[in-house]
Parts: sequence; structure tokens; C-alpha cells
Amino acid sequence: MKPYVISNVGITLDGKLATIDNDSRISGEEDLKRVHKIRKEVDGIMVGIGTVLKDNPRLTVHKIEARKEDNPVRIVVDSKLRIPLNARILNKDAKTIVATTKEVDKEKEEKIKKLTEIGVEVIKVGKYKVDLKELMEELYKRGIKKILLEGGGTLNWGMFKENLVDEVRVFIAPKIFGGKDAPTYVDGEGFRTVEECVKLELKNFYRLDDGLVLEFKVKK
Ligand SMILES: NC(=O)C1=CN([C@@H]2O[C@H](COP(=O)(O)OP(=O)(O)OC[C@H]3O[C@@H](n4cnc5c(N)ncnc54)[C@H](OP(=O)(O)O)[C@@H]3O)[C@@H](O)[C@H]2O)C=CC1
Ligand SMILES: Nc1nc(O)c(N)c(N[C@@H]2O[C@H](COP(=O)(O)O)[C@@H](O)[C@H]2O)n1
Repeated sequence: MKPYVISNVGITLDGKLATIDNDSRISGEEDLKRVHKIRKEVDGIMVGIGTVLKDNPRLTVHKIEARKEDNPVRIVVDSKLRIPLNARILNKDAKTIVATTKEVDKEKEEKIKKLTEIGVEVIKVGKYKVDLKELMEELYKRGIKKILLEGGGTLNWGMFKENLVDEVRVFIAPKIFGGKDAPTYVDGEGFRTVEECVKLELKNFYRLDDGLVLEFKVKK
């Protein structure tokens, strides 16, 4: 069994998540409130270590009224345990799970000890890279039935490639960032053929702020 996964992003018309200098101010205030309403409804929010290192996010419900208990569990996918101990995602506002691999050297063992001491749960799945399918099963076992996947592009690819995403919600801003090295909604190696690609069914769309929200179901 696996959690139901909603992938949400704010992108530009050219599909970028941020500029080449990592400026990711894409959503307007109303769109951020929409995202925080989803955060309040789910059991977990998941990001890759790339997003933690670049954005230092809080990943709590803070754009709409909420109590501490409304904050979902924060999940970071981090094979090499690069997470800084002072990352905001490790603060006391909510529980945090760090998913890493089973390959553990002395340095990693010490970091796991420090993380555990500050109340972080460390889940070990996969050998060299976090095994996302196994991680989903482990999260489900812990009562995490609904997850908001908040990127970035590399983790999004990993999740789509493994067919682990059930729903897609995107805010498209009327902006073009350009840049072949700027992160896009889905990066990674990419599918080679149309047959292999992820197919979506458009369910809803509406204007918000200065852009457009699109909602899709992933065809399974
Ligand atoms: N506009 C928006 O809505 C959003 C924008 N962003 C932007 O996205 C950018 C960050 O994206 P990106 O750099 O791609 O980082 P990600 O957040 O996607 O993290 C990627 C890292 O996750 C780790 N990982 C571990 N296991 C896996 C796996 N099985 N599959 C995929 N990844 C795995 C890898 O590091 P390791 O091997 O070390 O574990 C990998 O490098 C930032 O610029 C951020 O601002 C992010 C979210 C939302
Ligand atoms: N939906 C959305 N729109 C944007 O324009 C964004 N830049 C993001 N970024 C995501 O939100 C995280 C920040 O969360 P906190 O405010 O710190 O709680 C960031 O790391 C991205 O995952 N999302």
C-alpha cells in the first residue's frame, strides 16, 4: 500500500521552477494560500534535499490560519544525508522524517545519531539512492496516507518515473524565465518515447492571481 500523492508546483509558462540564480518567486499570495490549504489537508509534505539546500523551506502551514497540529509531517529525500543540522525543516514546528539509504559510513552514522537526538526520524531505504517505492510503503505504514509532493525537479522525475504520483496541480505564472540550466517541473533523464511518458487527464482549471491553476489526474 502507498500514500495518495499530489504533485504541486508553481511554474512559469516555459515550465521553470526557478531562475538560473534560484529565484523561485512564482506564485502570488492567493496561490500560496491555495498551496497551504493543501498542506493543511495532507499527512505529509515531501521535498528533495536539493530544495532544502537551495530554499531552506519551513514546509509548515503558515499562509493561512492554522494550529501546530495542522502541520503535516515533513519528509526530505536525502541519500547522502547532506541536510544541515540548522535547516529550518528540522525546527520544532512539525515532525520531520529524513529518508536516506542503507549505505552508512561512520560520518553518516554520527549524523543519524544527531538527527535522532533532535527528534528527527531517519528511514533507510535503497542502496545508493533513496528507493522511493519502498519509502512510500514505509510512510504508509506510519499512517501517512496522503502526501503533497513539493519538488524540486529531480525528485519530481523520480516520483513520476516510478509511477508514484496520483494527481497534479500546477499554477502557471505569466512569466518566462528561460535558461537551459534553470530547474523545470520534471528534470532527471526524461522518458525516451511518448508511449513511456506520464499521461494526464485534465479535471479542472481556473484563473488565480495573475495566472492559471490546472488540475489533472494521472492516468494509470
Ligand atoms: N516553484 C516551485 O513550485 C518549486 C521550486 N523548487 C525549486 O526547485 C529547485 C530544486 O530542485 P532540485 O535541485 O532538482 O532538487 P530536489 O529537491 O528535486 O532534490 C533532488 C535530490 O533528491 C535526492 N534524491 C534521493 N533519492 C532520489 C530519487 N530516488 N529520485 C530523485 N531524487 C532523489 C538526490 O540527492 P541525493 O542523491 O544527495 O540524495 C537529488 O539530487 C530549487 O531551485 C527550488 O527553488 C522546488 C520546489 C517547488
Ligand atoms: N507553490 C509554490 N510556488 C512557488 O512560487 C514556490 N517558490 C514554491 N516553492 C515551494 O515552497 C517551499 C517554501 O515553503 P515555505 O514557505 O518555506 O514553507 C519551497 O522550498 C518549495 O518547495 N511553491
